[in-house]
Amino acid sequence: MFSTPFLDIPALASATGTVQLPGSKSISNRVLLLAALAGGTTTVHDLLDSDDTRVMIDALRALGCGVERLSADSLRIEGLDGTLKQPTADLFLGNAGTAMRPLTAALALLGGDFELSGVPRMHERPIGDLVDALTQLGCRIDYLGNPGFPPLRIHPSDIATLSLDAPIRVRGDVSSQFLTALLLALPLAAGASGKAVVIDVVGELISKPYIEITLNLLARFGIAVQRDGWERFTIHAGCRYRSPGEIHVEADASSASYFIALGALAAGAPGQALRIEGVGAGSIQGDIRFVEAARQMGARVDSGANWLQVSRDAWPLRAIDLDANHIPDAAMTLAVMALFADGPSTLRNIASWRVKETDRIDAMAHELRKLGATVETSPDSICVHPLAPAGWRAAAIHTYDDHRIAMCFSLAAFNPAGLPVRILDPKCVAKTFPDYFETLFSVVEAPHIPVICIDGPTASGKGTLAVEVAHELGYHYLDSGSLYRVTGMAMRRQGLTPEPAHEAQIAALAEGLPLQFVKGRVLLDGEDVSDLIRTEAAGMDASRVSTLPAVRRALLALQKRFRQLPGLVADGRDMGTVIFPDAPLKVFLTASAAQRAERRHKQLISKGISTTLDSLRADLEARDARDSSRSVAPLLPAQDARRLDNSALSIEQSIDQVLNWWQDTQPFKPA
Ligand SMILES: Nc1ncnc2c1ncn2[C@@H]1O[C@H](COP(=O)(O)OP(=O)(O)O)[C@@H](O)[C@H]1O
Ligand SMILES: Nc1ccn([C@@H]2O[C@H](COP(=O)(O)OP(=O)(O)O)[C@@H](O)[C@H]2O)c(=O)n1
Repeated sequence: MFSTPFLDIPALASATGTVQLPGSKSISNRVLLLAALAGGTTTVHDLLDSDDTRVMIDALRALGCGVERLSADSLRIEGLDGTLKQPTADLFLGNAGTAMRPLTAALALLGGDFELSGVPRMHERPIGDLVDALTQLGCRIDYLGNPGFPPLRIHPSDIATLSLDAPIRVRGDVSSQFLTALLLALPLAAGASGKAVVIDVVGELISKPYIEITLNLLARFGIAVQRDGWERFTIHAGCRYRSPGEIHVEADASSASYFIALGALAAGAPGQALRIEGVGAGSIQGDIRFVEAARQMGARVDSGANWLQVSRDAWPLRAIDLDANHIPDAAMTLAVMALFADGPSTLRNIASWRVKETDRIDAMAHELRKLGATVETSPDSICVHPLAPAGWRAAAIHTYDDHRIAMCFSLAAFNPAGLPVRILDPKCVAKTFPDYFETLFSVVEAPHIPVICIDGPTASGKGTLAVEVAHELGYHYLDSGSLYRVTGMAMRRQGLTPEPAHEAQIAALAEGLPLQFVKGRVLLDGEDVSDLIRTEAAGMDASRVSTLPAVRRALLALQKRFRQLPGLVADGRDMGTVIFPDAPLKVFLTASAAQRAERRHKQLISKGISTTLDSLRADLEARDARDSSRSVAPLLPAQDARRLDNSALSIEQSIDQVLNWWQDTQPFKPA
């Protein structure tokens, strides 16, 4: 996951390969609650691991439910079977509507004393219609803040005294989650009372496909619900949740929408499609119908029961005018696709966008306008005009702590103007798809992946600076010196010396180095050699092997392979002159020899390596001389390099300077 303040996505061109999507949020949280309400043990496979599922799991644990993690995406749940082990708890539910609403209903019926709260935005998301429905039954719920909104206090009630004779009325036109919450929880009442429970929906029910997911999963847990149109739902008398034992969660169809759009936008080679695994034509999720909308706009989509394959067909995309009530979440993706269409596209009947993680109609309009688009909105619709190539602007997209805004705006990186897109607070995707950007980067290609080169003499602070700059930007890091150091070590282990006579053998070793970089450690054939290669002797060997032209050639391709999305910071001697001559920012870092010797001295002493200042200074000057005078790739500033003498600068000042220079090369205005 990218936890950086922003993530710059360079202009993207094509997409191919396969993505495996994480589990559906809607299914995961429903299954978790049903497994907790049921008797017996349920093993849940392919569960989504995200913020919203984590708050649900934490809440269930707080209620005394046994939850055992079997792997990153599977859990074993020991159901409560109608009896709370912890009848009092304060539950923090983040911004997860799929936890807040159903838990409110379930806890109101289970009897106990609970406080339910969330992040500030959760306290602005309505819940009054659900509380009203539960109050009709005889449940006791207080608002602790604004009436109609969380936080809530739930008081104990006796399920035997609930008034179940008249139908329970609930509004369906604000959020379908109110009805889902009642459907998931009221089997408790129907079971305990031996009476059928009838729910009547008041107003036009929105987001019906989410109700279908609820009914489908209830059936998997042994609860049959009779549905009369979309107005009346009857839960049978005496019903009981029964664990299915094992249950698999489908991949998230809403998350699939970004990759379906990607396939439609990316100019892949003929016959090359993007494959999406884990969700397909057999999905029970309503958002799978995004496929129809994408086809309407010109995507070519083939499908099997649990896979999709997508490629670009019509180009530009065809404008669309769609009642998107059935796919409210995935429809946000259409609003970004609309930028690439042949006319204005309108999405209608999406008033629910206004009460989601943020007011999504206003937020989408505001951010689309930043890209240069003309956008019109109404209380329940949005109309997006396409952008001509010259109309695109580079924008820093504000994401409103809304995962879907972050994900759908990443698609703007396919703009024909070749502009990057800046996504602010990219970690908001953790709500449903923590590895979204990594997954995106694994299937797209960018014509120009940015590189920041930091070259300079030994101990000038290149590594320190490069690691921090990479960290701030979420970029990869190449410590090119370590490649020479490892080559030197491999050479010694083969009984060779850094002489021209052994050049071909050392180059052959360098070519096939079984090298891995894992979490900042350097592994040679699986052995962690990070510390071994840091000694001054290893540095001296590195300096010597690096003068051999065949060794330098052998390491060329390996170094270039580090240039991966979203970008790279490379530190060394010839990053800017030889390896990445087209890098948009090259820094030549220097400090006085005395300063550098002192820094290295301190560094080695702190690692417990004993040495003297004089010998270090002599070593360092010898290395400087060899690096600068060798015939191949000598240590020289690139012509377009910016020089930074950090003798009098702190590490932080150097980092700020380089980040400011980087910002100057970018088309974004500071956020
Ligand atoms: N601007 C700076 N001011 C003071 N010390 C620094 C500065 N930059 C780096 N250092 C310190 O100097 C030492 C050598 O830095 P390093 O990044 O290993 O250099 P290089 O990669 O150029 O050989 C480290 O201990 C580091 O903390
Ligand atoms: N791009 C590079 C990086 C390192 N090197 C050589 O490899 C040696 C070790 O690199 P390093 O970056 O780990 O060295 P320090 O700067 O940390 O001393 C240097 O002394 C250089 O001679 C090189 O020739 N070209």
